[in-house]
Amino acid sequence: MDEWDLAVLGGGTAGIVAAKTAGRFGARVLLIESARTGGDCLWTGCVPSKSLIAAAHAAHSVRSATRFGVHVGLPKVDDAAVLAYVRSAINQIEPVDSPAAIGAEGATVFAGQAEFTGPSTLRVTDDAGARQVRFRWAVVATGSAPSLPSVPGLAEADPLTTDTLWDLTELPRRLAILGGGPIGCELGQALARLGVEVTIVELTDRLLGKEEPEVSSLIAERLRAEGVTVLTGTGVDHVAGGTLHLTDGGTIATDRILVAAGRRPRTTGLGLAAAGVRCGERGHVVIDDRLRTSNRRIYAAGDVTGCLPFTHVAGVQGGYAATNALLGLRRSVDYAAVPWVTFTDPEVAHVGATLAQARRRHGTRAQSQRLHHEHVDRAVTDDRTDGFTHLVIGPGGRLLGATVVAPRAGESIAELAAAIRRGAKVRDVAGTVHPYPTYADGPWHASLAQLRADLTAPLPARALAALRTLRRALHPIRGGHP
Ligand SMILES: Cc1cc2nc3c(=O)[nH]c(=O)nc-3n(C[C@H](O)[C@H](O)[C@H](O)COP(=O)(O)OP(=O)(O)OC[C@H]3O[C@@H](n4cnc5c(N)ncnc54)[C@H](O)[C@@H]3O)c2cc1C
Ligand SMILES: NC(=O)c1ccc[n+]([C@@H]2O[C@H](COP(=O)([O-])OP(=O)(O)OC[C@H]3O[C@@H](n4cnc5c(N)ncnc54)[C@H](O)[C@@H]3O)[C@@H](O)[C@H]2O)c1
Repeated sequence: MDEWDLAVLGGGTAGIVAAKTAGRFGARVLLIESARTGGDCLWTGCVPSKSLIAAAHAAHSVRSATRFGVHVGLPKVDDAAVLAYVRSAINQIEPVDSPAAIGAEGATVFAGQAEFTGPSTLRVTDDAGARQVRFRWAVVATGSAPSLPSVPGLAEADPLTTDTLWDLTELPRRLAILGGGPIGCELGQALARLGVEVTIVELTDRLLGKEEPEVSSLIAERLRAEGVTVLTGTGVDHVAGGTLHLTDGGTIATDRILVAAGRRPRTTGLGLAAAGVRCGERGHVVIDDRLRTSNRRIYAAGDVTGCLPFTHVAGVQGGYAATNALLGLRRSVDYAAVPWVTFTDPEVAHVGATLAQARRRHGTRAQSQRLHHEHVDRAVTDDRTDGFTHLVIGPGGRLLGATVVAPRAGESIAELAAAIRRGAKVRDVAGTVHPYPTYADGPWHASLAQLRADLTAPLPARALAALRTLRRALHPIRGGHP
């Protein structure tokens, strides 16, 4: 039986970072991947979706150039070329996640399906058969898969998911998207810009339900302005003959359906019970703050843990799981300072607490400062004043959370994440000189607005008045008339 210091199940972001980290420590590391190393982010998630968004942005820029006085014809979208561009972006990044790149860091890659057979043993099955593996520690990093709602007729309608969308060679004329979360909004807007007639059906009463409420209305408005039909507060009762029959009685005739209604952790067939690894009620692997499962030799990282399902979180968790296991450290992820970005246009970037969450914890001592981007000069010069910055501020002026909605908001949010991570106050952001003219002026000016608001509170206002009087008395205007 093969013996390894660390066995990593799954070669997505979490698994690759875990394996490379452990390999660099000189450990004997085995990574087992059943499909292709790179996982969702590379093949079916971030990389293809952001490349499609880039192509859609080009089409949209051409279509909206007239407002700058630049007149061009209507864009002609070549579906096959757009999808080829998406694949070329994947191909460009793929070598970094390849078995060769993982091997170069000192880890061994097996192609096959991994399954625990006991608390410290695994079976790896491939076309050639099965082999047994014994490990000192393991990391479960098997990710998540799209979940299909149990709607009568949906499965028979051959719906697309983000696993299959990228295999298309041409885009459908009409597309109904189930779900108005990040996937539904990002892809809905991108595909509409590329000429697809898109309808988004969202079960709850707003899009992007995890964001501040004003984000949902702004994005819905923006999508509608670009021709997307946005239906909220309704679900699909059944699907028949290419038509979605909605729970509110409406119908949508469509050529294809894209299901973007959430994801479920990939845990079936992993033998978790045999390994003594407990799963929670949402089907995710339960971990403690050190990323250990109920079997203390087995760690978990990435989407399978049910924590924030983002690539950057998967990577950090993978690295921490490997170091905690091999070096006996107690590193834990600071989830309160994890930013995320929904790559709609404008982008929606968020970090930390929403106002509602902060109010639950601090009552009325939590407040917010909102700055509309009509006061951000870069937004004016770009004709993009539709965004805003929203800061959530706790007792003592501590920054607890932020939402930035703007082009490139994903770049602006990193500064605020760093501020929250080190427990900074709004005055620290205000006291940092920001370059002009950039979208970073949004968070900066919102912080300055908060400082100005603080100065009008009774105590500082009285202190300011007293200081003003004292300074005038100490420095009288000398001399007579000029
Ligand atoms: C359309 C879309 C867009 C996204 N955009 C973004 C974005 O812009 N930014 C962002 O941060 N996140 C984004 N995400 C989320 C991001 O893709 C995931 O959070 C991330 O890929 C999770 O990585 P992971 O390593 O946990 O899992 P995965 O990448 O899913 O990797 C798990 C791997 O395990 C393998 N596996 C499963 N079972 C076994 C087994 N039994 N044996 C061996 N191998 C197995 C799988 O084949 C897979 O390769 C997006 C997701 C989607 C779907
Ligand atoms: N930019 C990014 O970082 C990015 C982009 C895309 C996806 N992701 C990640 O991938 C994960 C999956 O994304 P997602 O958008 O599928 O999931 P999600 O869970 O965030 O959103 C799914 C939406 O579908 C709705 N829904 C559920 N069942 C429905 C039904 N039967 N009919 C209509 N609506 C229904 C839900 O109310 C919810 O609003 C997310 O958790 C996200 O973090 C991240």
